[in-house]
Amino acid sequence: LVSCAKRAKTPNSELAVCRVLLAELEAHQDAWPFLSPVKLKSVPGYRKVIKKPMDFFTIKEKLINNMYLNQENFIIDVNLVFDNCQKFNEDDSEIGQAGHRMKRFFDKRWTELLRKQ
Ligand SMILES: Cn1cc(C(=O)NCCN2CCCC2)ccc1=O
Repeated sequence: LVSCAKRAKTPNSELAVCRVLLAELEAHQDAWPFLSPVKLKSVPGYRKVIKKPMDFFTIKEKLINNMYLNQENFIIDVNLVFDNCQKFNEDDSEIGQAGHRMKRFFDKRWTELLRKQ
């Protein structure tokens, strides 16, 4: 039998990995600062300092509404969550520490999941 050519990766299989990864991020014990948009009215300075707010709930909505064409756009938004956190919070603050731990977890998991493909 002729070996079948490797099938092109369809975008939705790429996005399946994103859904798995997002579910793991949301379930992480340090996810609490990132589960929903920062309340701009109750966090002084946030609106001025952080030009592009992002959070896990917004990312989930974008996944559901097919607003990510590929993994790259998804990874850019996840990294935006962590970059915003590092910009606004001291490293030794509760939220700053949670952000560092979540970023380390994310970097490890998407390397594992993407290297497998
Ligand atoms: C990512 N980030 C989050 C906040 C924040 O206050 N999040 C709300 C946390 N809530 C407290 C009880 C439930 C969740 C502030 C600055 C910041 O950079």
